[in-house]
Amino acid sequence: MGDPAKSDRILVLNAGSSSIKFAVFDKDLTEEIAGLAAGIGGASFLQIGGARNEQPFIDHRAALSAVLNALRDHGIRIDDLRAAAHRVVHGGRKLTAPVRLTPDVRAEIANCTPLAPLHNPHNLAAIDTLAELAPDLPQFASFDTSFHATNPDVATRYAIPKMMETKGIRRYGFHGLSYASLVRRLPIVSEEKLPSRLLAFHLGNGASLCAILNGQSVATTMGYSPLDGLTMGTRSGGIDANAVLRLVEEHGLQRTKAILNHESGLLGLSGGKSDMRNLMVDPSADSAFAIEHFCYWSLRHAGSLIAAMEGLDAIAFTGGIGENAVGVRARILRGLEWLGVRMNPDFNHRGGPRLHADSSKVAVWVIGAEEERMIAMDAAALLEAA
Ligand SMILES: Nc1ncnc2c1ncn2[C@@H]1O[C@H](COP(=O)(O)OP(=O)(O)O)[C@@H](O)[C@H]1O
Ligand SMILES: CC(=O)OP(=O)(O)O
Ligand SMILES: [Mg+2]
Repeated sequence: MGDPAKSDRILVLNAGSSSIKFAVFDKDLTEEIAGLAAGIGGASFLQIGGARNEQPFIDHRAALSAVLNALRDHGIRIDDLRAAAHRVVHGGRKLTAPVRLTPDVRAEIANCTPLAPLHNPHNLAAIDTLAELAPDLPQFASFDTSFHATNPDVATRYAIPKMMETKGIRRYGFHGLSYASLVRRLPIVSEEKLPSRLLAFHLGNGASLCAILNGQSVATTMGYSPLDGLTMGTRSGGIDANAVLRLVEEHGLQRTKAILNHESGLLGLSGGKSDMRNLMVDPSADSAFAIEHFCYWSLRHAGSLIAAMEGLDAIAFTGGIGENAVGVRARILRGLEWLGVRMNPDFNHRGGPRLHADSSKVAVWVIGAEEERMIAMDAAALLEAA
């Protein structure tokens, strides 16, 4: 394979709460190189093309600069790129499809920052840094919220006065790029047509479920922000609004934000561990309880989404936990046996992609999340249409 024409490369940046995942795609959308800067603000490291180096990144800007340097060391310069494309977590009501970044689009993403405080500021930092370094580089954004634009009003409205809806207080849903990539990949991996009623488990540091009916999202567990729904790494998941008001009264707004976004979830329950890998090898009763809480609430929400689809044909796991945590998958699938779900334990230990036993009434799959490829495909389609 020759060197790709320099103007055909697309750099994808997926800035999360504590990591920046990146990938470079050539004109055929073949991935040339990928990696991540993770643990930003803590025990951070940079991984690129299989090599991993511990490096202290105090913030996302420092991490992004290291990513760009590492790419340059691999022969990929910003000047070589045809475009850069970003995952933006919250697009609000206005940004529901992939777009080319303009000052107006940037301003709208900034407007959505209060709705996704752990994510949108980092997405904007990556966009701004590249704009400073390469002002003429076309940049694109794909939104985690877009996939859920098909949810019916009854699923997205909170039962609060109408004027609140006009202010944007409604459910949006997230992890849409992961779910869109799942819908694309499942038929390829399973060699079967997409199941009609598919329950998707995106279990990562942030975690959500999505009810996918005939390829479209009809319900999801996250709401106004990525805080709602399942128990997560550091986020509480669903919590009574009056409990939140009480926390604000006692601790003030800023502390409450920090408690619910950064100090809750698995971290809060276990007393210090947000990472499923670490929890699974920890013998303490608190860590075991945190894992059980995660699985139990995944199951409670699964019941709600199965009701929204009026049944279940298939399940798919994705995300760092969904793709790797054998015990978590086994516990969740055991909790769905009443629906005729039967897992083959050997398949589960091998990590799939197929997990279901021949006797299962419901197909079960593990599908790697390919958010970066989805973002590259979106940008390539916009470039093509231009
Ligand atoms: N081999 C593994 N076994 C269990 N959990 C794992 C494994 N690999 C990754 N994880 C868990 O996946 C989570 C991170 O998922 P990921 O999807 O990468 O997160 P993010 O939301 O940051 O994109 C962490 O809780 C991590 O411990
Ligand atoms: C939306 C969200 O929760 O994203 P992540 O899982 O990357 O934190
Ligand atoms: Mg993620």
